[in-house]
Amino acid sequence: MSTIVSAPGKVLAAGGYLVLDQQYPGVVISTSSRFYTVIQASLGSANQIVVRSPQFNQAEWRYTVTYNAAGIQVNPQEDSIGGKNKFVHLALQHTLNLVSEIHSVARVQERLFNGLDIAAVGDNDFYSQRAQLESLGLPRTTESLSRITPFCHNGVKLTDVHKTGMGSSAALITSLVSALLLHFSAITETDFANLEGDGRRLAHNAAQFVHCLAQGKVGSGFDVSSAVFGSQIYRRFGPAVLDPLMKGEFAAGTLKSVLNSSAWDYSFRPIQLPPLTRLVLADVEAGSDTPSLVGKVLKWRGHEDSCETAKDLWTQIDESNQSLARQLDALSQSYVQNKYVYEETIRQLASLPAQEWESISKAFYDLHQTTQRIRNLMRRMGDLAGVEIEPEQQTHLLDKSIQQAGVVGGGVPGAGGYDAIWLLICSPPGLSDEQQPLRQVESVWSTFDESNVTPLLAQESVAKGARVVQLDEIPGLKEAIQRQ
Ligand SMILES: Nc1ncnc2c1ncn2[C@@H]1O[C@H](COP(=O)(O)OP(=O)(O)OP(=O)(O)O)[C@@H](O)[C@H]1O
Ligand SMILES: C[C@@](O)(CCOP(=O)(O)O)CC(=O)O
Repeated sequence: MSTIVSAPGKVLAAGGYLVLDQQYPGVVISTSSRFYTVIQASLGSANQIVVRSPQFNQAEWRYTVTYNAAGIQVNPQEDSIGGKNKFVHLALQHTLNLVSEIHSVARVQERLFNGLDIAAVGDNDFYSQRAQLESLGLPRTTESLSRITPFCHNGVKLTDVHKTGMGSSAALITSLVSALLLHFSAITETDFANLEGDGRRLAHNAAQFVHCLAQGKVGSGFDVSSAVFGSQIYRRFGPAVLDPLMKGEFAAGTLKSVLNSSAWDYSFRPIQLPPLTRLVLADVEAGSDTPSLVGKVLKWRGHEDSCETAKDLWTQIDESNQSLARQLDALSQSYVQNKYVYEETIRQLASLPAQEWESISKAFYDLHQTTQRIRNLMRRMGDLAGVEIEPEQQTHLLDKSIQQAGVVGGGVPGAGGYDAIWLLICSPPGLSDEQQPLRQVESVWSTFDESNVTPLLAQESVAKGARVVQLDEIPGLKEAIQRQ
């Protein structure tokens, strides 16, 4: 019997920094690029778990499971060629204990009778494909990216890979924890498939906990929430719910009671991008250290000299973020009300830059203005806090991109910095490939001379968050997990 769960990556389009505070929601889009965990019964030894990541060199982690009065211990084997993997180790340790608290230790022992083989792979978008495109002599376009083998081997060790900021660890932990809960029948597939199901909530709470523990801190959790529930308006949970577990209190029954507790007060409201538009992401060749950006912004916000200004600015940013959410909803509704008119409008917008849209569609023009206002306010916050939230080079790239016909707006995702940009562009049916706004955007990116910009393939995920899949459903997955 095998169990496969996929979980999407994320783009925090609005709400970076603010979403760390429960007062402010964030707008998060989950992506079509996903992480997959494939659990298969192995023919190995009892209580042995092998986790493999066939996209990397030396990426195999072996664990032995033992049982004692304190619960289940998942012990990394010294001979693991992958060295340490805290994220994977903690996911196994705590999910197996959660299963034993829900069922029994015997349930875990029984299902580990022949050991387990677990493969974890992520869509190519999670890792920069720039080097791969260069070695294949291909231009940096989405068309070229679609020619790269799915789940391709990155040619390096996991520790040396260049990530794209799409939330690989949150998607991995969500898919791994959910797959384990399902494989050990701690939750049912039907309940997991239901967005409001208790099983899906338990998977979320458990993945949040493991991710926080592995990261050594309780962050906002928007990445895990969108990996579980899909695109949404996210409001974080109060971190106190995790206090006992973060302090290492694992007395019998604690995991189950904390992770099932009604004290989890996060909220998510599913959203979607307007029909016939598409999300486009670019991987920019330069990096930023998110924790250090966050540290500086929070210091500025807390400082007595700047806290009043910060409060005013955050109120303004929040108002704009909430307008963005309302405008997205309204556009989806207007599509439902009159598909024909909506489609015609998108076709017209696709041939003009957004500054010229007001007379054609006030709703799309307002959406454009809102995204620009959010950028301005975030830039102002960066200036005041002394943090490069939208560095000048990114401003140039975004301005050039947003001036193109058919581009609604965009920004720097999440904490911002040099890593990436996102855009929302019109994508009307019936236009030739050459006429699509995406082509023009790609051409701007390929000639941009201040940084090396590579598109990603990801669009918005149509499936809502984590889901169970079958091996044959996903092109290239079977081949990837069989790779040695
Ligand atoms: N394919 C994989 N196989 C096994 N473990 C992985 C894999 N990808 C990520 N991990 C785990 O996640 C950790 C990376 O977490 P980190 O928090 O640095 O990434 P991230 O911030 O989510 O990255 P990004 O948002 O840029 O994708 C790795 O050290 C490893 O433990
Ligand atoms: C700055 C912050 O609000 C967002 C970070 O997002 P990203 O990892 O840059 O996509 C931090 C957080 O929410 O955990």
